[in-house]
Amino acid sequence: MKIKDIQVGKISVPLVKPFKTALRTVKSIEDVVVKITTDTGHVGYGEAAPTAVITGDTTGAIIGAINEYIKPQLIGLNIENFEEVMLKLHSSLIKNTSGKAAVDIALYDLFGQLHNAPLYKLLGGYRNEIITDITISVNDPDEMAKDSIEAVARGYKTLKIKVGKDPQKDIERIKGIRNAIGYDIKLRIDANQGWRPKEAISILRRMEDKGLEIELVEQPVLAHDFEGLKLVTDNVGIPVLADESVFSPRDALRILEMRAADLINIKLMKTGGIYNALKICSVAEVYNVECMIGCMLESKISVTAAAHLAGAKSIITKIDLDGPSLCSQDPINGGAIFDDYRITIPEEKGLGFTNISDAFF
Ligand SMILES: C[C@H](N)C(=O)N[C@@H](CCC(=O)O)C(=O)O
Ligand SMILES: [Mg+2]
Repeated sequence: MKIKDIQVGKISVPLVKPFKTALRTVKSIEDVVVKITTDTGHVGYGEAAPTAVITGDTTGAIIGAINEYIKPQLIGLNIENFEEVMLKLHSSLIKNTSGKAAVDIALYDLFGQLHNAPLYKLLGGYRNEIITDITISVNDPDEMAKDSIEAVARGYKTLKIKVGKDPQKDIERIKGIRNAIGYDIKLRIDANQGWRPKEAISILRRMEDKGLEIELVEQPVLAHDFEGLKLVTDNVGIPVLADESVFSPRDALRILEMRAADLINIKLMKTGGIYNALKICSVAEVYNVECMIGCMLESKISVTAAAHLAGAKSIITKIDLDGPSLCSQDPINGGAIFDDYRITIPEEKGLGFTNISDAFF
């Protein structure tokens, strides 16, 4: 099964409502999609989210990386020597993890097809159903409480609340949500780097004192500030999850050696795809540290790949794969089934896509 062509296209999917974090506001998913064809007539699909404020990857940079650096390295290689294909992909240029992720995902799709099995089974086959949270955007407390009530009515048992925009209001936000939905629902909060370390400690301690029952706090401080992250981890009871601080397996190793966080958020757009995400899982297994699988604003192609990884690995215990649920439509045939909070991983070969429209390419 030799790689014959790599095509790049775009997908645009409006969100149900604007997605707002401490870093950005977005109204629609505008991602890059990849189609890899082989000499045997097989087709693999991948997707990259241009999340410039987190990964530094823009649409143009993703397309340029794939067409100018990745594609020339991969054409003609045989999927049967998957290690060689992965080594060539991941050494084709530095950084550009989203572009690498799109190609890596399409290659894993082909890998599954080559071996006649759904990818999650080839990677571990731990489970074929996972339960995701849903994100509540950072807005005025009243609006966030209303959005939380709606999410709970849809059956979500865990909400991921965006905070970190104006620190003093954050406690009010969480209080308002707790008052609105009670204590049967888990709340995880994500500051997206919005607090300074001491500020984070003070806010989180106040949340603890008020009994707001926070399951975990995601990336309270700046991505590069590993010392600051450790300061927070050492000084609050709420478990701290490293997100923007961990892109590579090396980042994960360093964070865990330092004991700078209690948990790691794996996202394919940060790791450059499944190949390196598996290495982070191994690092986390060594340290017995549980992981979250997360996503950027991604549609069903790349989130299906993330779901396969989560289905394979028991060290991934927390699921934040709500990208498709935030969309107002689903233009992708096949792949995982996103039934609100319940995600079913398909039993078809590879990632399980069927007839993705050529109009995207
Ligand atoms: C969409 C997901 N629930 C999420 O919150 N992901 C990111 C931010 C993604 C983005 O800005 O595109 C996160 O910080 O966890
Ligand atoms: Mg996050």
